[in-house]
Parts: sequence; structure tokens; C-alpha cells
Amino acid sequence: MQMPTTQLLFDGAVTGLVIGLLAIGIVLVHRSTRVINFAVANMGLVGSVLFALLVVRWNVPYWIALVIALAVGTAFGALVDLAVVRRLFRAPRVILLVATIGVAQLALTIVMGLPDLDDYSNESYPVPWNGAWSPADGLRITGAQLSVLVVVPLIAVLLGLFLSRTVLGRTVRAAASNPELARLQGISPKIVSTAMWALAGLIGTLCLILISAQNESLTQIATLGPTTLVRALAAAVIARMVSLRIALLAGVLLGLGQSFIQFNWLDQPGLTDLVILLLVLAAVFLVSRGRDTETSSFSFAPKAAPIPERLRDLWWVRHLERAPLLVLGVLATILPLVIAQPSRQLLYTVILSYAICAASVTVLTGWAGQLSLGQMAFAGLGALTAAALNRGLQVSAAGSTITLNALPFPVAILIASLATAALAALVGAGALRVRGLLLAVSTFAFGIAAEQYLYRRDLFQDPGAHTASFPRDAAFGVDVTSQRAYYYLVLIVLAVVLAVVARLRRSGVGRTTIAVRDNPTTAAAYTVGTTRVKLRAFALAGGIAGLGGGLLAGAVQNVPYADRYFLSTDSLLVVSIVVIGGLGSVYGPVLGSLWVIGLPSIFPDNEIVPLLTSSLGLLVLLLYFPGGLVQIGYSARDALLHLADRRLGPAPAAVPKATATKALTRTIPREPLPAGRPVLATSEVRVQFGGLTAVDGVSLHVAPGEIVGLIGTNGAGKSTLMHAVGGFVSATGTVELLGQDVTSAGPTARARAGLGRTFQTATLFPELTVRQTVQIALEARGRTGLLSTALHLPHTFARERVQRSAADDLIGFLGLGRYADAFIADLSTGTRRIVELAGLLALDARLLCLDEPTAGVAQRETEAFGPLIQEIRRELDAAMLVIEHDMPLIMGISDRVYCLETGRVIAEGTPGMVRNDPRVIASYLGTDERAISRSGNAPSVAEDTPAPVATGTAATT
Ligand SMILES: Nc1ncnc2c1ncn2[C@@H]1O[C@H](COP(=O)(O)OP(=O)(O)OP(=O)(O)O)[C@@H](O)[C@H]1O
Repeated sequence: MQMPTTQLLFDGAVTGLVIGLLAIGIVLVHRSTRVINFAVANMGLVGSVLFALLVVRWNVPYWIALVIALAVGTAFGALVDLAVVRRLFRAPRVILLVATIGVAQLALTIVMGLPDLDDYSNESYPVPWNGAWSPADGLRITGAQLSVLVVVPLIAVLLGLFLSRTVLGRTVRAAASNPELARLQGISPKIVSTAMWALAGLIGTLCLILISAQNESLTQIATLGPTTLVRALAAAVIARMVSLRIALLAGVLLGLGQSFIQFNWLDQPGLTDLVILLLVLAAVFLVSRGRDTETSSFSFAPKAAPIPERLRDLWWVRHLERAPLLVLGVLATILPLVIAQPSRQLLYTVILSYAICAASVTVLTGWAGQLSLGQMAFAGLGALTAAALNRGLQVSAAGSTITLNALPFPVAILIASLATAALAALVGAGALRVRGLLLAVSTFAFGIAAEQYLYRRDLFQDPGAHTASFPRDAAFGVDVTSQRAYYYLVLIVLAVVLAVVARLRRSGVGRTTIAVRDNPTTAAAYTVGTTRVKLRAFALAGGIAGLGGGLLAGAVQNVPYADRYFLSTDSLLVVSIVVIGGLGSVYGPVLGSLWVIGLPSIFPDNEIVPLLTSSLGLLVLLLYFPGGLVQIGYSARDALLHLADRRLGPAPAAVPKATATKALTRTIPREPLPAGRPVLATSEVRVQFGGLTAVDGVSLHVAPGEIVGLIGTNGAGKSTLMHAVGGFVSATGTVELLGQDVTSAGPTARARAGLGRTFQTATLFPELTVRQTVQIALEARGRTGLLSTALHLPHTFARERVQRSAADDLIGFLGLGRYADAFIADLSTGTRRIVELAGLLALDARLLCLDEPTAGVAQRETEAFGPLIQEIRRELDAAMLVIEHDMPLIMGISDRVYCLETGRVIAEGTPGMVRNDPRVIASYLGTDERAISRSGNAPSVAEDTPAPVATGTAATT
């Protein structure tokens, strides 16, 4: 390994300074709006091109042009905030991140609309000082580099002073961690956000001007490109999205590292990008360690309102949802018969292949909530693997050479798709702890490393060439060499992929995936293994992307990995496709591909159409139709249904439905509990959060059939103890459940062992309906198989029917009949709490841990909860541990009560004993008899909650 020359290191440091400044721009925006700004570089594009035009074309003096360009850049940043960010202030951060991608594309389109610079190809980008200096032997500093050396440190110092010395700056620092605190400083978070976006616009412009000045030719200015962006993102992540100083330093180190790698491994292009990927992964790993990673709501995903019960018998209503897809299918079938030009047919094939690739984003991002910005890398790797398998391979390993014979075209694609599924599962395993924005950065870095490094491995290339040809001949005995025949093959594959995706979405596979996305904790409490579900989504998405990629490469008969289709920008494009089409919906990928790729190609010479279909179109959709194009379809469908409902006349009075008057029959055999053993026994359980001991050596037990109350002041450690029992926090001591030591088992395993859990917030799964929620709990009685469901095997339909009717029984039993198709997000807290209880019945749990079952429930309804809880205990023949602040309720239902104070048990015994214990009175109850007879803790929000059923007779309120 040689040391690079001084010059190379110097050049690296200069580039690194600019990368560091860009990273500062990313950090500032993240600190004020908690979003990762993918537009940071492109926001400066408009100003930097305008600057060149002003100086070169319109002969404006350098410094005046610079001021104008910086002002334009700053205004662009502020405008982005006012027009986009502010409107999406409360939207999930993931959606805001996608919006920044739209902004980046928009900036690029605006630049294309500016006058051409091609006439000035002999001129160089304007610099403040011409000439070069040689301060030392072997070192030459250009004017452009000197400006970087002066400007970047100066800006960094000024920003540091701004953040520490001004009120606005201090507010920015506070806003990152606590918006309320920031508000106390007297400045609204929105103003802070505008200021930071304006600053990011200014920084972006400055960086682009500084970088462009390094180029010899003026026409090269265009973009900084994703490779620079990924370096800036890496520096920002290394700085934990907080420290400006570390961001700048990391930028410089990355610049130096790049020089070092280029000097020593010139023959390994893209190695830097591989190293950047590893650095990002390491940094992301450290950043997300020990912290509860961000959860995002997916309320923007398109939602179809349930069909009114009485309309379901109408045949056109039953087929309403499938009809548009059928029409599209018929149109797609006749299209190549009407339009015979092979070039058009090739284009249609490309659109279909993109729809397949986009379906992978539907699964991974739409259902699993994992935003992948590198999905086309899986498509590219699938394409290259398929081409290599089709060509025949010689793999040298451990001194011996293995020869793989050439595989037929379709077999090569199928095996490549399986290989990308396995690879995606591997990547997913690494990304398990990371979600949201950091996953987006990691996958983006993966996309770039794939494009720059992995694609260029010898294994993937034609011998002696930098291409990978992929000629197609026959598929399943049919000649697909003609463009039309191949189009039909891809159309059939798309139809199959959509059918599989739609079927999976309607089955337990789709439901559990969405459940893990919306609420991993409750999903685990419902025995759904979050790791398994996430890996399944990654693998499924990777497989679909690999399949789409293979087919796309087959369309063009080679893998054009160096210039189109499988680049990191294409990964961003497929995300736009799916968001525009409708995230999570089966229609999304098709509508999105038609819109984003299809429409512009119908008007190839029109510059406005691509603007409307991607960049600006994406932003408009996010702002006004966050559910995407499919949401417009759903709205039309709802209007039709409403019309049909009106024509049927007024609805008859609600008839109570599914009122189960007899006890539910138990279908699951239970292992008997060893005689004399408690259902739950904890010994010396201790939980610490940093320096705080939340639970301090608690030993308790719950006997079979017993209801045990857990009381204590706010913050006494009750919920934490319950989390420890459920396996949701790491704790010391032992936990024994139904005679088994489960201390080292995770929450899913404990749920499977018979532990049922409700949560204080009763969030459940906002985007699922009541029936779907209960069906998720029913998965505990038998999991939906991925492969059998995808293959549409008959028994999977029968299983689904049985599960649905079991769910309806439980829903009816608890009087939730009229809410069966309502989304959880639309229910009152009280109703959600009853749905939680339905979930426990579905789980057939033997120990129920209820965390404040009446919190947020109207006072008049809490009184009915006591009998309901006892009824459920009888029904399940279960024991219970209940946390409750409502004293009459908890004292009324409990057989025994424990009182906690600062993590320790201070009293234990019958309700009467605990209630009169002087320590309990001093610590918690006080002497106010009114507080004891009816707790003041229960909020008095009157809510539309169905009256809980007390005696097995369902009430459908
Ligand atoms: N994830 C966490 N990280 C750090 N501290 C925590 C965490 N969860 C709880 N705590 C702290 O642990 C202590 C016990 O909290 P816990 O929620 O268990 O109390 P509680 O008795 O259930 O209170 P409440 O009746 O208000 O629900 C509190 O001081 C709380 O701030």
C-alpha cells in the first residue's frame, strides 16, 4: 500500500470540505424538521446554473452575479419550505423524505428549462481568482480550490456562532429534541423550519458553485450526482444528524479517504462507494443503538371505505374493485395488436417490467413500512445474475473451479429472482434494527455501492467486455424473440405477480406485515414474530424486484447497468411511481408506471409532461392526494356506492348481528398447569433505564384463576414491570409463566406460551379494521403460509373462511358487530379497548396482563368494564394481572393487590388490607375518601363506546 501524493490528498481534502458543508446543510434541516433532505444538492442547482449564465452569457460582474445566485438559492429553499414542508408538517417523515426527492427532481427540471450553456463549451465555470499557486513542491492550488479553503471554514464558523449566539440559532438546537421547548424560546417551529430550509438552499447553492468551479468545462456543471449526495449523507449520519463540527470533519475525512482508495486501488472502481456503504451501515448501527427508532404512521396510504352491508349482494358492487384491472388487462392485451412498431412494443414491455419492480416497493414500503431507496439495485443484481446464469458461469473458489452450464432464459430469471430474494433477506437482517429515515439512507448507499461496485464484478460481465448481454430465445417452449411475444410474456408475469400480491394482501401474510409496521409491540403480543415478518417482506420484495429486473433486461437483451434502468436514481423513481400510484395498493405500481413512464413517452418531445408526471406531479399528489392516483379511484367508487345506497332508500334500523348468547367454544387443547404452580411468578425482577431503576427487585405471583391488581402512583414502575413480564424490556431476575422459565424468551415466545397483553395506549393497528385485527390474534392458532397462499392452494381459502368466521364470533360476542369493518384509527379509545379484549380471547391467553384497561374511557362506561373483565376471565379460564387507577374498579375485581412505589412492592394482600395499609395511603391513596371511592384519574371524555358485555350476551349498541 502506497501513500498518495500530497496533491491527491489536497484535492481530496478540498472535495471533502464541500461534502462536509453539504452534510451541514442536511444536519441543519434534520435538526429543525427531522427529515433527511435528499434535495440538499439539487436545491443549489438552480442558483449555480443561473450564476454561470449571468457571468458568461449576460456578462454580469462576478460578485454581483454571486449575490444574485445565492439569493435565488436561498429563496428556493424558503419556497420549498413554505410550499411543501409546511403543508406536510404533520405528515409522516417518510412522506416528507419522498417529497424532498420530488423537490430534487423539480430543481433538475427547472435547470433544464434555463437557457443552454452549450454554446459556451470552451469557457470554464467562473472563478473568483484565476491562476494557480505552488506553495510547496508537488502541490498546486487553483483559484477554485482556494475559494473552497476560504469559504467553507468561514461559513462553518459563522454557522457555529449563529447557532450558539442568536435566539433563532438556539431555537434550532432546541427544536431538534423538543419542539415545545423551542416554542418556549418564543419562535414558532415553522419559522425555524423556513429559516433552516432557506439556509440549506444557500448552502446547496454555494456548494454547487464551489464544486462546479473545479471543473474545466462549463457544460459539465449540471449535477453533483448521487455519489456526492451519498457522501454528504454518510457524513451527516456519522455526525448523528446533530453535530455540525463532526459533519464537516467527517466530510473532509471521506474526501481524503476517497483519494487514498483511488490512489491505491485504481483498478477497483467503485471501491470507495463500497467503503461508504460500510461506513453508513456502521454509523446507522451506532446511531440507532439503544434508542427506540422512529415509528411512522401510514395514514396517507390509500384506504377504501368498507362496502355497506346491504350493497354487498349487488353483483356490480362485488366486482367493482376488480373491474378496472380487468379493463386495463384487456387494453394491454390488444395494444400490441393495434400498435405494431417494435420500438413502441419495447416501451410497453419496459413499462410492464417497471410495474413489476414497483410492486416490490408496494410490499416492502407500503406494507412493511420499510422505505427502501435502493430497490432497483436488487432488480439490477437480478438482471445481472440472470444474464450470467444464461451465459454459463465459471466460479473459482478455494483453488478449484466450478463450471455452471448455461441455463435457459426463463430458468435463469427464476433462479436469479430467488437469489435476489435471499440477498434481500440478508440485507433485511442487517437492517432489522433500523427503520424510517436511516433505513432510507442505508438502502440508498447500498444502491450506489451496487451501481458503482457490485455490478462491475467480473462474474457479471461478458468475457473481455464491460457489458452483460442477455439474449432471449424461448420461454416454456414459446419463442419470445419477437418484441410482441416477449411483451405478452411480461404481461402474463405481471398479472401473476399482481394476483399473488393481491392475494397475500388479503391474507394473514398482508395483515401481519401491516400489523408489524403499525405497531410491532402489539404484533409481538399477538404472537406475530416481528423479525420473521420483516425478513419475509424483504425477501418477497427482493424476489419480485429481481424478477422485474431480469425481465427488464430481457426486453433490451442486455443489462445497461452503466447508464439506465438500474441506477440509484431509478430506485428513487420507483418509489415515486408507487407513491404516485398509491402506496400499498395493488393498483399503485400499475397506475404509477403508466403515469410516470408511460405518459412522457407518449409525448416524447414535450418538456412539460415529464414535469407533471414525476417531480411536480409527485409534489402535487403528496400535497393534495396523499393516497395517490388510486385514492382518486377509491373516491369515485365511494361516490358510486353512496349513490347506490341512496337509491335503495333509507337503511332499516340496525339489526343486532352475530349475537352469540352461548359461551364461545374453545378449540385449542391446553396443557394442564402442574398442580400447585402459579400462573405467573416473578423473582427479583429489576429494570434499569440508564441511571434510573424503574423496577427494583419485584417478586410477585398470580395463582390460577386469580385477578391480581397492581396499583401505585404515576411513574411507580407498574407498566415497566408488566413490560418485563411480557419480555418487552430487558430485565434481570426471573419470570416463570405457567410453570416454564421464560426469562430468556422474547415477547412473541411468551405470547405463544399463553401470555396476553393489552397496552395503556390501546393503539392496536390503526390502518386495519376490527375484524382484521382479531384475525391477526387468531394467527396464534395457526399461521398463514406464504407459499401456499401465494400459490392460491384451495385449503388456504378454506382456512381464511374459518378464521374470518371465528373473528366474527368473537366480535359479535363482545358486541362489536357494527364496527367489524371499521378502521381502528376511526374508533374511540373505549371501543379500541374492547377490541383489545377480543384479541385476548382470540389468543386464548391464560394469563392476561391488562395495563389500565379503562384509561381514556368515559366514566359511565368504566363501570361496565369490571363485569366484562370478570366475564372474560371466566370465558378464558385465565388469571389476570391488572394495572388500574380506578380504585373502585380495581378493588372490586381483584382477589389480591400489590402496591408499588419507586419500583418496589410496598404492600400486598386482599383489597381491604392494601386499602387500609398506612404506607399505601401515604404513598398513593391519600386520605381523600372521594378520590378512593371514584378515582379522579379516569378522564371524562364521553365517547362512542359500545356498552361492554357482561354476561356473555352480546350487546350491539
Ligand atoms: N423507555 C423508557 N426509558 C426511560 N425511562 C423510562 C422508560 N419507560 C419508563 N421509564 C421511566 O420509568 C419509571 C416508571 O415508569 P412506568 O411507566 O413503569 O410507571 P407507571 O407506574 O406505569 O406509571 P403510570 O401510572 O403513569 O403509567 C418512570 O420514571 C418513567 O419515566
